[in-house]
Amino acid sequence: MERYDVCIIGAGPSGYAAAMRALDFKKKVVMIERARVGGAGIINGALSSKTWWELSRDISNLYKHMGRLNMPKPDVSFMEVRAEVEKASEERISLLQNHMEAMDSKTGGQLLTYIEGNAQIIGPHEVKVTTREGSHILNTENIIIATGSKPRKLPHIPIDEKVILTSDGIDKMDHFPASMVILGAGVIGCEFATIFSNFGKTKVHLIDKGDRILPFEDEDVVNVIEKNLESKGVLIHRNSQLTYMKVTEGHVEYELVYDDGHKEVFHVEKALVSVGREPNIQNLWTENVNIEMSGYGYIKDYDTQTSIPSIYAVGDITADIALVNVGELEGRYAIEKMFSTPKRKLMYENISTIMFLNPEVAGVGLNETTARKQGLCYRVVSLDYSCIARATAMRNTQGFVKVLVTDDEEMKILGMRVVGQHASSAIQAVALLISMDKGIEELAELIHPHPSITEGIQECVRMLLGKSTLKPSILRDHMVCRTCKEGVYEDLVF
Ligand SMILES: Cc1cc2nc3c(=O)[nH]c(=O)nc-3n(C[C@H](O)[C@H](O)[C@H](O)COP(=O)(O)OP(=O)(O)OC[C@H]3O[C@@H](n4cnc5c(N)ncnc54)[C@H](O)[C@@H]3O)c2cc1C
Ligand SMILES: NC(=O)c1ccc[n+]([C@@H]2O[C@H](COP(=O)([O-])OP(=O)(O)OC[C@H]3O[C@@H](n4cnc5c(N)ncnc54)[C@H](O)[C@@H]3O)[C@@H](O)[C@H]2O)c1
Repeated sequence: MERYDVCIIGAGPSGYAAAMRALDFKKKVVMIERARVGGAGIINGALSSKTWWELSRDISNLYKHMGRLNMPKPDVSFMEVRAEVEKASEERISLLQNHMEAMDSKTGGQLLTYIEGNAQIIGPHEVKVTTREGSHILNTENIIIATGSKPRKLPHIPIDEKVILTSDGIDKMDHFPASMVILGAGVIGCEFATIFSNFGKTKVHLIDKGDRILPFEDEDVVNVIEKNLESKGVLIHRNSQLTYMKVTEGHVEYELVYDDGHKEVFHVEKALVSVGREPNIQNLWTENVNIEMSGYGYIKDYDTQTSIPSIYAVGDITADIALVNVGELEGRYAIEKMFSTPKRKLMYENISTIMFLNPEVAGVGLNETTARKQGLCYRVVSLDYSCIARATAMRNTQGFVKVLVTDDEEMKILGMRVVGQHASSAIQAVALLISMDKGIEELAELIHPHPSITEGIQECVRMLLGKSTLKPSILRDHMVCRTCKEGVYEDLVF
């Protein structure tokens, strides 16, 4: 029987990154995937939803310009947009597949085996693979579980992926619904609320069990996003709880009970349930394999290793951050741990994220909500986009840059949020400083291109050092520089 150095289960971003890193070590790799290469990194996930977002933003901007010119708005067909989304996904899948095949031939057909099939771990070094042709057992030194996650369902909501959908059902729709309720106003819920409201054909309702949308984000961030969603006609249900949601005569009926006790019934064409994700672990291993689980049903990971030393777990399947970049980082790290010694331990403090909303929200490290929850004292500076030349040039000054640092002489960066157009372009310099455990001096002295949004970050850190060009004591409505101790703010004015 052929023996592999590593068997990777799942070819999403985490599994794929792990496989390619293993080839760097000239190891014999088998990767098993039951659906398509790329996983939720492409289909029903990151790439497809970002393509929807980009296209919806183009259309929204086009409508805005046509409106300004008093010209009629062109009609947009759902099926045309969907075809473009599918094209984007297929392009990415082809790239990964062709790359994989080329790597296979480059390594003499000896190192990389890709199998389309379902995998089940039957022992610390054995995996059963079931393909269309039947089942066989693989022998392997190590195993990496990279099987990802799927939408979480709620027991009392009858999801049929036709009328009541999860994010897996969006790409199967065939028209823009006239109305849609989104249950769960987290990242996925708010991204789709943005997408559908951008196209302007769907009346969107948004509900969360928390008392606002994006309950994990700072209030100033949420205020901008809520304002823009509402300006596009989104109905945000506040101070209410969902009592039921059901399908009646092909449409969705749901009831809310408000804090003051009164109830209201709503009727919409479709519903999207986006209340988090859960791990793909069903039948993934047999009873004799005792992999430890965390309280939430995710695999408990010990620095990417499970409780069984030859079995590793990476990506969405573990109980940390569910992002493409994190999955890739963990996949690569697990391989380095297997076949060498990683240069340094995994760190999550400098993970950058973008939420694709209106406008985009880029983040790295802590926000104020988390810093306060952790009982930290910090300094916080923020600068309105109206003070950044690039934003003025873009003719869109909605947004701000906000930087959090430790409340001491060193002022190490704890985190940052940028809300506004091109927000994502500003995040990397700060992510690097966090990972290098550096203070803000370096950022204050770097020469940034002009005009750029990054200059806003520079002005923020200069504000902390008391040497900004624009002074917060003058531009009080546009600049904030203060400390937060036990939830109490105090202005640092100069
Ligand atoms: C709507 C949506 C939008 C998102 N947007 C972003 C974004 O903008 N940015 C971002 O960073 N992240 C985003 N994410 C999250 C991102 O998609 C995931 O974090 C990422 O795909 C996780 O990668 P993974 O490899 O761990 O798992 P997955 O991508 O889920 O891949 C796992 C693979 O394993 C396969 N598999 C499962 N079980 C078996 C088995 N028994 N045998 C064989 N194969 C198996 C599956 O078929 C799948 O292909 C989004 C997610 C969703 C749902
Ligand atoms: N741009 C990005 O990077 C991006 C985009 C999409 C998804 N993702 C990843 O996918 C993950 C999953 O996204 P998600 O939006 O499903 O999860 P989420 O955790 O972001 O949001 C889930 C929301 O549902 C709410 N909720 C939970 N139970 C509820 C209930 N019973 N009734 C009403 N509301 C309820 C929660 O309060 C929360 O706001 C994210 O955490 C993120 O890691 C990332």
